[in-house]
Parts: sequence; structure tokens; C-alpha cells
Amino acid sequence: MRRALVVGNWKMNGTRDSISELLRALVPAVSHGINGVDIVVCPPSPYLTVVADAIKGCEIVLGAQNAWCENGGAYTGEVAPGMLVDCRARYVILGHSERRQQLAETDELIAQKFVAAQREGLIPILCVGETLAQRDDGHAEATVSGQINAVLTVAGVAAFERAIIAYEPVWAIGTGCSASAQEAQQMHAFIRTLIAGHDEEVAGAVQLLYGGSVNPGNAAELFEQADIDGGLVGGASLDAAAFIEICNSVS
Ligand SMILES: O=C[C@H](O)COP(=O)(O)O
Repeated sequence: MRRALVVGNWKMNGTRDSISELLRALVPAVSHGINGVDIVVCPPSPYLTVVADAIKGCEIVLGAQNAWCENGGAYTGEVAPGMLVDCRARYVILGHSERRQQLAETDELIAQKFVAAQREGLIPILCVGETLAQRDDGHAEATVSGQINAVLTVAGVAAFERAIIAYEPVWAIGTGCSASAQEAQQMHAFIRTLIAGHDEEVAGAVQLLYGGSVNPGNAAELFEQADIDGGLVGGASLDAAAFIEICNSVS
């Protein structure tokens, strides 16, 4: 039985004040967990320790939004996976489409980051997903399988015993236009079958999240799909009430 997981990706938003305000609403509401749902929040790196202190003793777990593929050295501006662990992060988002597109991150670099993150004990949340043009051209599955295969080639299927995959169609991110529950389920089933081609046990256990305009109105239908184990939530995770409602939507 896979546990449900809801991850809030705050992206490059917030100040010390606004984050404290968000946590003042969030922490009391989820301090004992919600319906057995694992809840992770991923603040911008400068606020990791602020958030780590605020969620101490409650059921919320800390994640980061990115890490570099080496654990130290002359990489100005980058953050080492070990530093994230030192800041008490347990998860790290890797391969988000915003980084793939705006920072030209390649499948190969993301695979190296994945390995480096796991080496330091972090659980990678590997983001995959196709653009609208790729979907319209009938290349959605080929795109997603290429992104996952790049990691499988370098890390091996056993690495997915300690990793999450988030399917985020690029056209659904921040657009208010989520994939339908059926479209999302179809791709999640495809991803699980892809992993099963390497190892059925790993495929049955790996948590698959959907991301892209998840909100309190569509979360329940998305999360009740057979292969969707939760969500990677962007905009709605900045609103405590909406995020709590989304967490409560897990059946
Ligand atoms: O990481 C989160 C995703 O990019 C989804 O963002 P969104 O919920 O604002 O569409």
C-alpha cells in the first residue's frame, strides 16, 4: 500500500514575514498529520532553516527545490545536496520544467543531480512532463519516458525505491488548466508500466505525484486515480487554507 504524499513547492516566492505567516496557519492545522498523508513543503533555499525551525515537532517534512550534482567546490551560486541535509531537508525537487526550460537543464545533468542527492541521503522528487507542442505532436509518452530513462540509465531502477516521480505536464503548470483526471491517470499508469519493465516490485511501490494547477476543486478527483499517489502543488501551496484542503482531499 503506497502512502499518499502532498508536496508544496513555494518556488521563488516569500519573505521571512510571509513565510512565517503561512506557517502560523499551516503548522497548527497539520501538526498531527492529515489522514495519514505525508506533507512536504519546499521553500526557497535561503529560508530552509527558518522553515525547519518552525515545523520542528510537527508532521510537516522539509524539502528543497534544487541541488547541484557535486557536493562542494567552486560552483558559485549553487547549493550542495549535503548543505540541504545540513539544513534538515529530506526531499529535493529535481528536473522541474522551469529549470529544464529556463536554465537549460538537460536529462543528463538531472540524472547526475539525482545520484548526488541520493548519495547524501535526500529523496529526489524527479519532475517529468511534456510541453503542449510535444503532446499535440503525439510525443508526450516518448518525452516522459526519455526523461525517466535518462535517470534509470545512470541510477538504476533500485534507486526508485528511494525516490518520487512527479508528472507535471508543462502546459498545466501555473495556467489554471489542469490535466483532466483521466489524462493524468493515463500518464501515471504509463510511468508505472515503464518502471515495471525494469522491476515490478519497485513499480508497485514508487509514489507518483501529479502536478499542474492542482487546487481544492480538482484535487480529490485527481488523487482518487489508481496510479496517482498525491500532488506536487505550486501556487495553491502558498495559501494555507487551500493547501490544507488539498491535503484533506486524499481519500
Ligand atoms: O511544482 C509545482 C508545479 O510546477 C505546479 O505548479 P502550479 O500548481 O502552480 O501549477
